[in-house]
This record gives sequence, structure tokens and C-alpha cells, in this order.
Amino acid sequence: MFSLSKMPSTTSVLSAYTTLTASAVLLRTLVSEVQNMTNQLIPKNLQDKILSKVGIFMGNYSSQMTLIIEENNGLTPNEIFEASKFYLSTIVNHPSLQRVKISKAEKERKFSVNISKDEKLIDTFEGVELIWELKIVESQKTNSDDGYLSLEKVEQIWYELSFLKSNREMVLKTYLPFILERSKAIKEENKVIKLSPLGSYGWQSDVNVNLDHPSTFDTLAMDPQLKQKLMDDLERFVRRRDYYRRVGKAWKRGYLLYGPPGTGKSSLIAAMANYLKFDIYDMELTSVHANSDFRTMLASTKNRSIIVIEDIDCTIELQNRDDGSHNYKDSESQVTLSGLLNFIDGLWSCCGDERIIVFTTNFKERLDPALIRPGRMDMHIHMSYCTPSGFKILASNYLGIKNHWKFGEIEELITEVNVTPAEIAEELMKSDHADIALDELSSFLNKKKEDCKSKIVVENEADKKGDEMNKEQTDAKDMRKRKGNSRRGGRSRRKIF
Ligand SMILES: Nc1ncnc2c1ncn2[C@@H]1O[C@H](COP(=O)(O)OP(=O)(O)OP(=O)(O)O)[C@@H](O)[C@H]1O
Repeated sequence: MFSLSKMPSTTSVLSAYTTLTASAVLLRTLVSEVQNMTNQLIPKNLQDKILSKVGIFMGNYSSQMTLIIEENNGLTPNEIFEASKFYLSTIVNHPSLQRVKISKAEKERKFSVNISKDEKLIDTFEGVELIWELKIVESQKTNSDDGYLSLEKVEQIWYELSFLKSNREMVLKTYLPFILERSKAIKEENKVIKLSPLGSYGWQSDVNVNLDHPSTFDTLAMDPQLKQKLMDDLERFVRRRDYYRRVGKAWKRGYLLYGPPGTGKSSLIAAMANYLKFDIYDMELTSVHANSDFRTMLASTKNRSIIVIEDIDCTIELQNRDDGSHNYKDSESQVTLSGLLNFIDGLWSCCGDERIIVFTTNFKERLDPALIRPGRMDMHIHMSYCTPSGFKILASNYLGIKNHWKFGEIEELITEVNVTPAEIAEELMKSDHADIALDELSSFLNKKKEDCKSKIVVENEADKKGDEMNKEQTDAKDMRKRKGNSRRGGRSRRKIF
């Protein structure tokens, strides 16, 4: 029981306090001495390691600090959280981890792995130990939508990043920026390229699909120099952000791909998208009803994308709509060539960065000169019939061979006939055995050559017949003229109409 007689006197309390203070001073001096000796004897890195261990086991939080990285920054996503998630997924094979979270979205190709709740992952950066931990707290929120009360599960998620206070500067100035950069690179590597239709309804996220087109510059059969030129051009384009700003040009580039059907125009677009990791918007001009739609469509596309208008020659009536012969009251409610040109390089085309516009056509000569004049489409790329070097690429793709005794004969035939890479690809796919497939191809090419010869003979004969008929007609005309003149007796020509 508490009694006043047992209370210590003021003098004894003061004396105890003095003793304690003296001991504290003594202890501080001792600690400082030990610190000095330690600094001289033990390297800084090792000291940090020991301290961090001591900190963990003895709960000495004074030497440690923890950064809280929440999922959201108010209403917007927290970029560091996202980056940390990507980064941690690349180091989950660390031996310090016992449990790893694994998942896969239906449309994704790869598993996604990450640290699981309350699991500690120790990363080492520039010799410093950094301890990551994922925290999840579940709670329930009451909703009162439509007058009904319902309970909603809410998850609060954050990462805790702990390290020694002495490394604070390094973490903020080097480690976190490194994570941001690294996650950007990983995102790029794993990016699934999307293909979306683009019509007057704008871009609809629910109709986009993963591109999943296997075409790459390696698999494309096209003139090697042209291929290299295009790849260099694309690379220069993506790294020229500052250049475009400096010269006052919108950061976009236009390519016109032309050539016969089956020469690889669509495959080239897919190869470009795979190379740059750009999404593709496939614009359906037939679904555009008014010039004003172009603006909505442009605004709905994302940066780092390729906008494709295939078979632009099929929309040739645009030319007539715009040639002034039609007196449209309101050009905004019509689709006109000038509307399309505005879409390509007008003011609205400048909203957004790293945009590529690609037109394809089988008939370049049918296009309105305004569409292809210099400066509008930056590069015109001719996709030609197959060449011997193109055939070798296809043989390597389809049969996995670099050489074969039949190559010489086939290459010669290819220079004699117009054959598309698509036709060659189809023949090569007929068998897994190189001998059989190449035999098929050579018979196909020989037949094509024969057909071509007989076609030329028929055409020549038709030309000859035509020439003869023309000659007969001209002779008859001359004859009639001569007769008429003699009847008129040199009178001046009468106007018939
Ligand atoms: N240059 C090429 N290199 C590799 N494969 C090609 C090439 N050209 C065509 N092919 C093959 O032929 C198929 C059809 O080619 P693609 O659709 O790319 O041609 P296109 O020129 O776009 O034809 P179209 O004008 O009819 O749209 C492709 O899937 C591909 O397998």
C-alpha cells in the first residue's frame, strides 16, 4: 500500500538525479569514444550493415528511417508506387524471400510476380541494404447508392522502404530515380502493343486487341538498303524530341507505303509497331462523316502511336469533293480532302507527341498530288515485287534454311517474273521439307513465266490487230475526205453544228 513515510526525501531524489546525469555524461563520452574507434577500425559500409542488423533485432529505430510509398497520391496514381511495383517484380528471386505473389491477366502472355503482403525483401544498391515491405490493410466502407446501404471492401496498399538514416540522400537522389528509370524500361520491354479501330466514334478502349503480329524487320522481305534507311529514320525520329521542339515542328512523321497487293505493306506497319513498341490505330475513313470527326479522332489517340489509313486510293472521291466543283455550304459537316490534310498537318495534328501517320496504297499514281507533295508524307516507301534477296529472307523464315542447291534457279526465275512475297510465302508453306517446298515454288514460278509469255503473245497479237484496224479506219477516213473535197470543189469547210 502507498504510504507517505515510504516516499524518498527531496535530497535523495536530487542526489540520485545528479548521479544519473553524471552517468549519462560518462556514457555519452564512452559511446563517442567507441564511435571514434569504430570509425577508424571498421569501414563505413560494414558499420551500416551491423547497425541495420542491430536496428532490426533490437528495435533500434533511431538509426533507421522508413519511406511510405502509397498507391495513390490523393486522387491520382502515385508514380513511385507503380515504378516500385515494376522494379520489385524483377528482383523477387532474391533469397531473402519466402513467399512470392504470382498472377496472370487473361490477355497477358507472362506471369506477373511480386512480393506478397508483409513479406520483407532486401535489395542491395551501391552497397547499401534497402528493406522493402508490402502492406495491405482491408477495411469496409458503407455505400448508400440508390438509397440502399451496402458494404464495400476497401484495400489500402503501400510499400515501406526502410534503410539507415545516413543513406537518406542516396535513396532520394539515386536509388528512387534509378527505380523510376528501370521501371520505365521494363514497361517498354513488356508492353503489349494494341490495335484499335479509329472511326468517327473515336477510340473505344473495349474494342482494342493485342496486336500480336509476328512481323519484324528481320522477317520482312524488302530491299535491305531501304529497310536500313527506314529503321534509321524511325530511330532518329523517336530520339529527336528536343530537336522537334527547337525547330518548332510537331513531333510526328508521315510515311506513304505503296506497291502491289501482297508486297508487305501491312506487314511493314506491324514491323514498325513492334520495333518502336507503338500502338496502332486503324482509321476507317468510311466511318468518318465530317471533317470535325477528324479532330475528335485525333484527340482520342494516345502518344507513341501509329495512325494507319489503308488503301487511301479507295477514298479517291475525297479529291472530287474538294475540287470546288461542289458547292458545299458547310465544309465542316463534310469529309473533304482539305479536312484530311488538316488532320495530317494542321493545328490539331500537333496535339500529342511521337505520332506516326501511315498511308498505304496500291496505286500511288491515283492519289491527289496534294496528299503526296513533298513535306506532307516524309518518306515514300516502295514495296516492290520479290527480289532474290527478299526470297532468301522468306526461305529463312519459312524453311529455316540459308542456302540450297535450288536457290540459283529460283532466284533467276524471280528476276524474270513479277511475283509478290505473299505468293512466294504461300508456296513455301506447302511443305516442311525444303526440297519439296522449293520444288513447288520453282514449278509455280515456271508456270507464271509461261503464263506471262503467252499473255504477252496474246497482247502483242491484240495490239497488232488493233493497229491493223486503226490503219484500215484511217485509210477509209482519208478516202472519204478526198471524195468529199472533190465534191465540194474547194469550198470552205461547212460547220456541221
Ligand atoms: N515483304 C514481305 N515480307 C515478308 N512477308 C510478306 C511480305 N509481303 C507479304 N508477305 C506475306 O504475305 C502476307 C500478306 O502481306 P501483306 O498483307 O503485308 O501485304 P499488303 O501489301 O499489305 O497487301 P494488301 O495491299 O493486299 O493489303 C503477309 O501476312 C506475309 O505473310
